[in-house]
Parts: sequence; structure tokens; C-alpha cells
Amino acid sequence: MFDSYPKIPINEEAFSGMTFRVRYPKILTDVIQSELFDQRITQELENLKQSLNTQLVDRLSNTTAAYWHDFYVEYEGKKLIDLPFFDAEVYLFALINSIVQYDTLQIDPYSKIKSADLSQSQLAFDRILASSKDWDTKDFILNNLHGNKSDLSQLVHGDEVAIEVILDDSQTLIGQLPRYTSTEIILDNTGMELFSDLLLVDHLIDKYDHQITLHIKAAPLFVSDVIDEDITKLLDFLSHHQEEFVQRIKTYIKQGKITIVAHNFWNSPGHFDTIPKDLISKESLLLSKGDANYRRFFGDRILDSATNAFELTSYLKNEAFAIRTLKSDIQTSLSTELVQSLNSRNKEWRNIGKFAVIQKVSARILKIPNSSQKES
Ligand SMILES: O=P(O)(O)OC[C@@]1(O)O[C@H](CO)[C@@H](O)[C@@H]1O
Repeated sequence: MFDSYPKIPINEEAFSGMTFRVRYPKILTDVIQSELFDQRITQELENLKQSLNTQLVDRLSNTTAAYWHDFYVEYEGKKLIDLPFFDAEVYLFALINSIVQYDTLQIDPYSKIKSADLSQSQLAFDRILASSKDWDTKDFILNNLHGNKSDLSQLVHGDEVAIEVILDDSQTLIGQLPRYTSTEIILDNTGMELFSDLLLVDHLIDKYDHQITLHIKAAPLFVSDVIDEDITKLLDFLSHHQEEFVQRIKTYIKQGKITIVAHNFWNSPGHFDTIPKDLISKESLLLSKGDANYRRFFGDRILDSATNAFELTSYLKNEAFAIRTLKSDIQTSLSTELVQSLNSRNKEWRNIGKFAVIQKVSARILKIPNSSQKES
């Protein structure tokens, strides 16, 4: 397990420090400029932006008790920036939701940012859907990985970055697909990434007849993480040009071939080791999208990038793969030679969104009763 490693702190000199100094004030400015809220809420957002360095952790009424209990025991009354990085980030987004009264007003503070991004992606959606007619499974997975560049909390837009895959277990993943009847995907961002998820889902149903579960956030998080209304908005947006595809996805949802599950756990500081028991079926292949979900496999700890992921994820019940562009300080299972070479190319390689992995993150393999295949 990862418990013996220290949690990644907010460090002035590191990506975490830059995030609280630069990225979060910018995100708050963007929300304020969206003009979605009345003067009082806008002023509170402005106050938060000015006081990120002194903000204290208070109990918020919109944080689900069960998943936040340990967090408050440890951090209530402390300064936000003295918390471990992941805890501080998730709390900050919960605090923003509390300020904008998300639970009652149901206005996504990032909705305008998301809509603007959607409008810019129309041509790319058309081009990708047209070329996907000739794709095999590997192409769908690679396109899915590319979709993860499009994270609206970053300073640089994904379109401006060419990614390089540094760990590629896609053949293992493809080899396992026929053994399963269901895949569960922990979704990440809306827009281009969600589009790439739906393309992959369509393929998994068409070629492997999988039952699909899509796990999404119950409330806005990390700016562009998928919430329920994003799926409807994307399908509505696509329906003008991509009617056939949209109809197919809607039919799968109606028939229960695709199930969408929004859960408060994903809005909490919980990691995969504390996931609610019945949220993911043990029989499913698990696909985890994106950077923040990757951090959750390893408790967002300080790790040597050559540490074997399997040693840290023995608690997982599922065979799991992460499809992720690197946007924060954590990475596992690389060779020491590769780590050295990446260090010599760019000291910031872990968080610039240029490098990417399709990584098997748990040693488990599906147990098929009465099967002659060897199990681990
Ligand atoms: O999960 P995603 O969308 O790929 O990335 C999430 C992210 O933008 O938000 C976090 C905030 O600092 C970082 O883990 C990462 O950079």
C-alpha cells in the first residue's frame, strides 16, 4: 500500500505551489468574469481569490459526511495551503461550490468556460468521427488518450501540446477486452475528452458487447470534470452534425447498455483505497481517465517514478488501466533509465501535459469460473 509514503505537499517551488499561486487565482477570475452569479456571491469569490494563502478549512454543509469525516478530523481549522496538495485542491473546489450555492442554485460555475470550449471543438468532432470509421481498438484507445489533453484547468490548452506515450500497455488492455462482459470508466473531463470516451464506449459495445458504466462527479470539480448536465449538453451539441452517433448513444442509455452513475465520493478527497464497496463491480474491467484519478490510485504520495505500481495497488479488486496525460508530480512503473532520460529532457516532464501513459495499474486479472486460463 501507499500509506508509508508522505503525501505530496503544497510546495512553493513546485507545480503545487504554482497551482495555488497562478492556476487557481486564474480559474477564480474566469468564473467571476463568467458573470453567472449575483453581486454577493461574486464578492465572495473575489474574497476567496484574494485570500487563498490565508483561507482556513471550515466544515462545509455541501460535503458528504461519510467521505469527508477523516479530512475534517485532520484538517479542520488549518490553513488550506498547509494541507497536502490533493486534499487542498478538492476542498477548494467544494468551497467554490459552497460559495456559489451549487446544491440549491444548480448553476455550474464553469458552464460558460465549458460551452466556449465546446463551440471551438465542432470541426475537430466532425473530423474525428469521420476518420473513426476505419479505426481499430488501438486507435480508439489512442484517441481517448489524446482527449485527456483537453483539461480546462490548465494554463495551456491541450490543442497546443503534442503528446508522447512513455508507457504503453495498450496491447495488454486490448488482449483482455474479450474476456470481460463489462467495462466501468471513471470519467474525467467533458468536451473533447468526453467525446473520445463516448467513441470508445460505442466501440466497446459494438465489438465486444460490453455493458458500460460511466462514473461521473456529483458536482463540479477541477473545472472541466464531467457532471450529469455535461453529457446532455455534449449530445445536444453533437446532434446538429452527428445525429446517427448521438441517437445510438441515447439508445444505449435508454436500453441500459450504458449506465451513468454520479457519486459524491468523486467530489471528496477519498482515494481508490476508500472507494464505497458497491460503486464498482468486481467483475468489470476498470478504466480510469486522467491525471486526478491517477493520483487517487496512489494516495497522491511522493514516489520514485520507478516504483512498481502493482506494489501500491494490492487493495484494488479490479483489473485496472489508467489512460492519462501527466499533469502533476506523480508517476509509477517507469524504468530508471527512462526517468533519467526524461529528467535530462525537461525537469518538469511530470506536469506539462506532454507525456502520457496507457498503464495497467493493478496486477489483478479477471477470474473466470471453470476457465482453463491461468489466473493470478
Ligand atoms: O484529471 P485531469 O483533468 O487530467 O487533470 C487534473 C488537473 O488539471 O487538475 C489537478 C489540479 O492541479 C492536476 O492533477 C491536474 O493537473
